[in-house]
Amino acid sequence: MATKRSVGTLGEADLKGKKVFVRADLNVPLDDAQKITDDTRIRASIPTIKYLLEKGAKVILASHLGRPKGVTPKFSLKPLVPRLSELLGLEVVMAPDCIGEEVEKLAAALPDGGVLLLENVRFYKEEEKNDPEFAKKLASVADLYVNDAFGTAHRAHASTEGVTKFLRPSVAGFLMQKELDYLVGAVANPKKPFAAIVGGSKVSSKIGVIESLLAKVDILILGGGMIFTFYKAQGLPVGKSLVEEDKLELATSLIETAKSKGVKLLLPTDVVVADKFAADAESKIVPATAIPDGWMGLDVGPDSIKTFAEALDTTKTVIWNGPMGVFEFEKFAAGTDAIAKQLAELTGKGVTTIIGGGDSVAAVEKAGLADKMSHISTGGGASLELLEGKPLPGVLALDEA
Ligand SMILES: Nc1ncnc2c1ncn2[C@@H]1O[C@H](COP(=O)(O)OP(=O)(O)O)[C@@H](O)[C@H]1O
Ligand SMILES: O=C(OP(=O)(O)O)[C@H](O)COP(=O)(O)O
Repeated sequence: MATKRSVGTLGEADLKGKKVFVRADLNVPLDDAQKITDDTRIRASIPTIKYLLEKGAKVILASHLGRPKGVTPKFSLKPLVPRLSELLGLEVVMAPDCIGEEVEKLAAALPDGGVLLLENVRFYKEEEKNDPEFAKKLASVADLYVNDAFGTAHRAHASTEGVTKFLRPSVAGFLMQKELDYLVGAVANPKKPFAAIVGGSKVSSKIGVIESLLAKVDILILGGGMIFTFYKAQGLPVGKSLVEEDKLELATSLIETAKSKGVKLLLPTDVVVADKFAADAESKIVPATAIPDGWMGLDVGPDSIKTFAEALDTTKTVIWNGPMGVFEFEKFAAGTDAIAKQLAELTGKGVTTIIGGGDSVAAVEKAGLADKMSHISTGGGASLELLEGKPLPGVLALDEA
């Protein structure tokens, strides 16, 4: 698999005075007052930038923010300057654009150890089109390329892929390396027993991941909205729960695959059902085989949590993608919280715990356990694609080690 090869790294390259184009994923959430509400991705980008600065390089930092259509002030990267400056301990210079004369001047004036933050690369439609002329313009201000934007590595865009055609070397930053080490390395060569926990709303969005993990894991725990498609496929009543009617056969075949591969497949044995999809819904715990008419399953029940915990206690590596229930509603967050708590404890006992991006990361952060896991991915879509075994264009474009 192409994504499994090792990528080039910064190593011992002579960086003194070199202009380094660093593509980071600084796509952080901002509130209406343009205040950063979660700076995880900014903090995750710091080690690579700091390393380059310590080596005397000039850093030209690029990212997208959101999905703007053309120049859109609310998607400007300007609000990130104070936090970046604070974390780096220097004044980051903000460019008014990401290409053009002004950027060239600012890049030329940058001292060794200085940082120039380019404006949102997605202000140009050429970015997402991976336009070679645009990529060439981005590249023109730098000597070499470092991709640390794991969260955007599944996009073949000008600043993640096209630009590598014009800059050599093109290597991975520390965050990119760490993500690949865990999501490719630890998953390909796990300490066993190896368990995967897959949740989230739909089977359809996780088919690829489940199929790919079934080839590697000893234990597969399923939770979230997808379980009702599995129940229905087995002829059980599911009330008003989320079901994908067109995925019933697939659910049956995934159960068969697990059996044939000797994977211990655990579906919840009890569920928390609600009379409506709301934070203040009436709720009760019922056996998975007896979901009443008119009720919907919104979380896994206490017996399931116990069974899952016993299985997880035997493991050496665990990867988790997707919440166990509608954790956004306090009443239905117990299953997800229990997994987060147990993984934090297992990490303390030497188990490798990997949180594969998206809503599971939000759940772990909500539980205040983010720093207790072995690895928390900064990419939702990217980690999912990687776990599915898909090659990531942003990684493929980099030099081979
Ligand atoms: N039983 C359920 N019924 C409906 N939605 C659910 C259920 N369990 C979890 N969800 C929802 O699934 C969503 C997350 O799904 P998904 O995007 O697939 O996960 P992730 O982002 O971790 O990959 C959450 O918003 C959560 O509320
Ligand atoms: O936030 C991101 O993706 P994610 O929400 O899947 O982690 C990345 O910055 C990629 O953004 P995109 O999905 O607009 O290309």
